[in-house]
Amino acid sequence: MKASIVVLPGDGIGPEVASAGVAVLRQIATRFGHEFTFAEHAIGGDAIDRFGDPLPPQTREALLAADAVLLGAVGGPKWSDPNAPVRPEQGLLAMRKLLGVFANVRPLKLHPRTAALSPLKPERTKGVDLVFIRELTGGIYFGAKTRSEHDATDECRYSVEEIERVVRHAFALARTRRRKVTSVDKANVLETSRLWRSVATRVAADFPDVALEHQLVDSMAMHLLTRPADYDVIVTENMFGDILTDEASVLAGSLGLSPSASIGGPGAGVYEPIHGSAPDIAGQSLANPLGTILSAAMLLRHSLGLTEEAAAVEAAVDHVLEHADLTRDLGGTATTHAVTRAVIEACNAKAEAA
Ligand SMILES: NC(=O)C1=CN([C@@H]2O[C@H](COP(=O)(O)OP(=O)(O)OC[C@H]3O[C@@H](n4cnc5c(N)ncnc54)[C@H](O)[C@@H]3O)[C@@H](O)[C@H]2O)C=CC1
Ligand SMILES: CC(C)CC(=O)C(=O)O
Ligand SMILES: [Mg+2]
Repeated sequence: MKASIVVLPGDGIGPEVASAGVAVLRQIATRFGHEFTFAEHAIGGDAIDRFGDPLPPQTREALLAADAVLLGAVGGPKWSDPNAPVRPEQGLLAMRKLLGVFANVRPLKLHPRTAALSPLKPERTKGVDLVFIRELTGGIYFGAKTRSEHDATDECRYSVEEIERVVRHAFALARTRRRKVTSVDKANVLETSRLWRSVATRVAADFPDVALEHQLVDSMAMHLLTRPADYDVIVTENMFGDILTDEASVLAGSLGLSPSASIGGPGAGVYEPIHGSAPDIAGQSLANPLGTILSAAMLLRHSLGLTEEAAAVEAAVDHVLEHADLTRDLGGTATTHAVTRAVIEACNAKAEAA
């Protein structure tokens, strides 16, 4: 098949991990006889430096014409002055809004070797297999903001429609899994959460074969560490999902392992690791590329419908997690490049054996 993929390397380790994702996709294209074209565009701090805009018009145009988008990460200390008029993260949020990708799918699966690196005891993490559905284009990150010398505000607003579509997405996914949805909110305090809870309860009536439970976000943060294996699909609003997914990633051994797919819009889906630009390790080939490579697998499956190819990438990552030297975040000494090569070699070895 032919597919045109927009690549947004961004800042910090973004370009390092994005090129790992592209290398694996190129290999898959060669192996399976596809024609993928890759077009790099500017976003974030890099785009501010080059064009004075974190999501310049030429990037917007390319995004609207793409079949899929692979993103590294944006941000860094160079652009983080709290008084700066423009920030890299604005480009990321504008891109999500432009493409209307309201459902951010963040799966968490444990591999025995890396789970052993989790700070939790093995009996606590045994059997963990969950998926977060994080609402991605609404809530406090997108609300009106004010700032004066004396105070500041961030508005949090959710419409019934915004809640309903993402909750429906979670229920539909749960039907293909263990049929349990946990909806996370702060309904004891926030009006938006009370609306969220009532919409989730109404939607649940259309899915009588799926169990729904409500959980307050503060205790959810605790339960994720004490009984993570009890959860199947977790649906929540933008900011809660942002925070809980970084927390949960540690169960698998490293933030660098977690992929994501942002879908639900009329056009291209966006695929990116859940981590940020990691300025503390940027430019040293220390970044774990596996979260991005697994995001590339999600791209193959969700945007291009290439199930076999996606499974080949995931099997290669499993093989690397089992047998290869890993990056420093997972206790290894391998470079970003070496881990990427190991994934590509594992893809080739499997194809030759088939
Ligand atoms: N999607 C995006 O582009 C995101 C951007 N950010 C931005 O990233 C910048 C840095 O934010 P932080 O809070 O430091 O979060 P971060 O996720 O960049 O890093 C947190 C910690 O995890 C480590 N880490 C992250 N990814 C890793 C990988 N692939 N391999 C090995 N170690 C990894 C980092 O070295 C750091 O110690 C900020 O400007 C923030 O706004 C943060 C999250 C998401
Ligand atoms: C700019 C932030 C919303 C990025 C982030 O932390 C994320 O999407 O996980
Ligand atoms: Mg985040």
